[in-house]
Amino acid sequence: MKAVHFGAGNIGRGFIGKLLADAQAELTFADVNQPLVDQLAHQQSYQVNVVGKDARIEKVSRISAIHSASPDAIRQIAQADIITTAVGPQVLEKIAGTLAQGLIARYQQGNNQPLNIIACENMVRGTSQLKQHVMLQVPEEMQGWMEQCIGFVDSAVDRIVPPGEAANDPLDVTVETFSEWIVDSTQFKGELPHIEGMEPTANLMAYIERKLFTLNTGHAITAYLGQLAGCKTIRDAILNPDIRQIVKAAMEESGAVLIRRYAFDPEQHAAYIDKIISRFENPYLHDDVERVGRQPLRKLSDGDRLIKPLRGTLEYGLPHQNLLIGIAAALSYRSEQDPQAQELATMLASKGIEQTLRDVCNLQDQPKVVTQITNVYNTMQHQA
Ligand SMILES: NC(=O)c1ccc[n+]([C@@H]2O[C@H](COP(=O)([O-])OP(=O)(O)OC[C@H]3O[C@@H](n4cnc5c(N)ncnc54)[C@H](O)[C@@H]3O)[C@@H](O)[C@H]2O)c1
Ligand SMILES: O=P(O)(O)OC[C@@H](O)[C@@H](O)[C@H](O)[C@H](O)CO
Repeated sequence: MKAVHFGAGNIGRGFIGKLLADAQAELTFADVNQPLVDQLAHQQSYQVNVVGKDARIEKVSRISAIHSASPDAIRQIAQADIITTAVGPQVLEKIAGTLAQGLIARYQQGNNQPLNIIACENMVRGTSQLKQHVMLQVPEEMQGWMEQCIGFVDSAVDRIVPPGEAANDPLDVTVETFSEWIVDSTQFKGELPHIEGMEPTANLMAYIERKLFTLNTGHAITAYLGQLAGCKTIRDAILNPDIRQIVKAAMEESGAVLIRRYAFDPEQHAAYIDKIISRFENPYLHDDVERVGRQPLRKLSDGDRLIKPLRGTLEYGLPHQNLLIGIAAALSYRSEQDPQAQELATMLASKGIEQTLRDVCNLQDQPKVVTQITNVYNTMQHQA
């Protein structure tokens, strides 16, 4: 099996690339970070340090790496059996051009072998969005062939992988024991590839929303409240009893929506939340609130982890006080390193909180909620 993985970052090396390598795939990482590409291509291996219960060091070897915008990338796409990505939601559009060129080359070579493309990003149906970007860049005559040979497979991916400690080999990654990669079995072309750790389901939406609107909702709120409380890491933040209470309650609020929407068992869902909180507490992971809070405009957008669960509570008439606190905390997030945090601060200064909420979170139709979040936000600013 020939595999190309776009994005040799934390989750790329620490999870998806690792599973592909374990499945004996001929694995090529494609990335824009040239020093990273050079080191991977030179070393052809790296270590995954699994920390916590069942701690172990696992080696990934016999891998190669190329620049993702190079002619090599196009050649590899033309020959691949599986392509995965972990580049960040906003980058999918950027790699669509290279993917389209690779698919055009594949078509011209008469390669009719099935190829499955799986975006492993924290977003709802990211691969379907990638497909739309790619489809815009392939000629009309290829569309029937694409439908027959190219699978665009949505997925949900879960493993906490913070950036490695500076003292280590920069290629090494530190990961938690827990991992989950769920793919939509209905979208594959050809036979489902056997990759240990990749779980097919015909009910993907339930899993995507369960993960994004529980783990990522709670994670983001932990980060944003953590920053307000002066905490550097997610562990420090979740060990603060006030933050922990709000985070857990916010996950329960979004959980009530998920239980209603997907008929999850309430007891199992409560256990899922408790397990997630224990993962945030992991003493072996150093996860900065700035990594988890990164790109607040994305996290405050209407389809993402804060507003979509809030919308669910409004739809079903369920409580949402703690989600509102989380949203107000997200609006309070500041980071000099993060262009989206800078843009958010500029918007708040120029438009004010209410207009920012309407524009960023698309809450024009919810004046009462806008007022409630505004009140919480203003109180937070006075306390800070
Ligand atoms: N780290 C985690 O805990 C985790 C867990 C689950 C899902 N995710 C998701 O995985 C994705 C990546 O997250 P990450 O934490 O690994 O980020 P990261 O920044 O560590 O890795 C992203 C990689 O993509 C590369 N990249 C950027 N533009 C590119 C391009 N045009 N072509 C190829 N490569 C490009 C970057 O150079 C970087 O190496 C995000 O969508 C994130 O939400 C992350
Ligand atoms: O990657 P983001 O920016 O969407 O979210 C930050 C973290 O919540 C996220 O990376 C988690 O660590 C991950 O989703 C765990 O599976």
